[in-house]
Amino acid sequence: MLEDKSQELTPISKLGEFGLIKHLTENFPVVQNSTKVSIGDDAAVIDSENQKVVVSTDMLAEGVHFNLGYVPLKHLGYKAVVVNLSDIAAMNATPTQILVSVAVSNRFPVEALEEIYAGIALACNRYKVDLIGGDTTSSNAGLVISVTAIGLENEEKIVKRNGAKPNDLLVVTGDLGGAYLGLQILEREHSVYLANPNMQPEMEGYDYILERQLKPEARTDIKKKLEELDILPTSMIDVSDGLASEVLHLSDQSKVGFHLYEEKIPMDESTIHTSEEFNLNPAMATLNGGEDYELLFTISPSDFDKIKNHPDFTVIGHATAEEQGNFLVARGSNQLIPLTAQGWDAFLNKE
Ligand SMILES: Nc1ncnc2c1ncn2[C@@H]1O[C@H](COP(=O)(O)OP(=O)(O)O)[C@@H](O)[C@H]1O
Ligand SMILES: Cc1ncc(C[n+]2csc(CCOP(=O)(O)OP(=O)(O)O)c2C)c(N)n1
Ligand SMILES: [Mg+2]
Repeated sequence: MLEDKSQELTPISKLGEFGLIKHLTENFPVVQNSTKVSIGDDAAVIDSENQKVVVSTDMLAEGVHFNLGYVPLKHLGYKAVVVNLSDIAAMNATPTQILVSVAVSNRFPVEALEEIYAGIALACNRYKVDLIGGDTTSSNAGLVISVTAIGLENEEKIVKRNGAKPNDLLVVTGDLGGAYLGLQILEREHSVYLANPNMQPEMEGYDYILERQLKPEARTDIKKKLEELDILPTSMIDVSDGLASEVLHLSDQSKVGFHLYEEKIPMDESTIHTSEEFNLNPAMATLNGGEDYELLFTISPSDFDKIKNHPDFTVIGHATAEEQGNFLVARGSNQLIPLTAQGWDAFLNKE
């Protein structure tokens, strides 16, 4: 990587902007029929036929969203794509194309960008999406990667944040809190390394949570699973900022309240163990940690039997009338704790 002095590194100036773009994007195949014009023209062209076009964009900034002290560039490229595909999955749509924009300082050699694009290519291949364009510019400060994701879906299948009704069940996929604890491990080992570069990082036993932080996946598989069960969620959102924040978004848009049961929140064993190691309440990691990229949705109570024993889904609460407000039902005591947490916020986190 960057520190590897044995390898000759190529300055970006050697290729120039156009040479760089060509070099980075030449090995991206077009696999979607809807992609009519891809990289190389003034704009890309998509043929959506009878489907609606679903579009979302998210930006990752060095120092705010990632720290290059411990995040490998290939993982960064992969994650930048995945977090955007997650937003398309949260609309119950299928992602088909992405655009990628990077602002990069000329302290980066071409090889660093190759690493980022290797991660992007991996994600494109894994999720069968086409890279159809983007923008490349220089930056005097940190690295910024912005991805726009496009998906196509039949209008009646698209699920928004605003359809939850009182008594609907609140359901989440997978398990939560892992990505936050993975980040705590990376931060801890990075500060140990900065204090003494000869110390070996202690990463053993943390594989699952490190993967949740460094190589998250988008739940594009859920759409098909729900279709097989003949369930169309009434509202849906992905868990990027933390469960509390996302529940409040559904509440806000759907004009309902929620009761969220702490004891029902799914967590992996390693998330619980690592929380204990850091003297943290694991439920707090799920509520405010973020970056789990699971899907949170509501379903009609009449659909309960269809999902009650499904390994991918956990019912964690239910919607109430809006006037009742949003509460966490505490483990054991059944005490109602107002759900006020706002989850992870890029502007609040910098104190
Ligand atoms: N700078 C901006 N200009 C216009 N719209 C924005 C901007 N930032 C966010 N949005 C819009 O606000 C909404 C919420 O954004 P955000 O909280 O980032 O959602 P998500 O967590 O799904 O990425 C989205 O519809 C998004 O497109
Ligand atoms: C250095 C560093 N700081 C903080 C985090 C944690 N973090 C980064 S992004 C994020 C949540 C999602 O980010 P946001 O920009 O809010 O995305 P959106 O909700 O728009 O999808 C979190 C919790 C991290 N992974 N690395
Ligand atoms: Mg966003």
